[in-house]
Amino acid sequence: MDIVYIRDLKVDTIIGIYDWEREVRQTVSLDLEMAFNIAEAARTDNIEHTLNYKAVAKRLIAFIEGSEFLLVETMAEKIAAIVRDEFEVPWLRLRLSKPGAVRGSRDVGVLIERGYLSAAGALSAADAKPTGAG
Ligand SMILES: Nc1nc2c(c(=O)[nH]1)N=C([C@H](O)[C@@H](O)CO)CN2
Repeated sequence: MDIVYIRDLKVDTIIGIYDWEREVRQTVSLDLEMAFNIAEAARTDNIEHTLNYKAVAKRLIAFIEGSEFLLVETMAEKIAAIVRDEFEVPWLRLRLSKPGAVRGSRDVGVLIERGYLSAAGALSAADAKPTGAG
């Protein structure tokens, strides 16, 4: 399985359950690993044949800057849905962190994995979508 990744993408946003957190923008940090078969891009040396990490980052920055979630859980699920649906990523792992949110810790947050992989690695997004129960 190949991975295209973005590490420590910092974005300022409104997030949190406390009154003060509804008024002050805080920084969240994303570590994102996206399954994607890089063979064709490596063969052709063509950006059109790969998952453009800059395009993903720009989309997520715009989304997060405009959001006002209470929980990191909600933000993480929305980010995962954007990446899977808009960029045809069949599987991803996302760590969403709030640096400094809890005194004594470096950061807190959630780590989620979403999507499906075949035994051979990354499927196409169309192949990866389940069609029914089971
Ligand atoms: N599991 C979670 N726990 C907490 C969250 C959260 O989003 N998910 N949020 C907070 C507060 O907003 C906190 O980040 C402020 O320090 C507390 N626990």
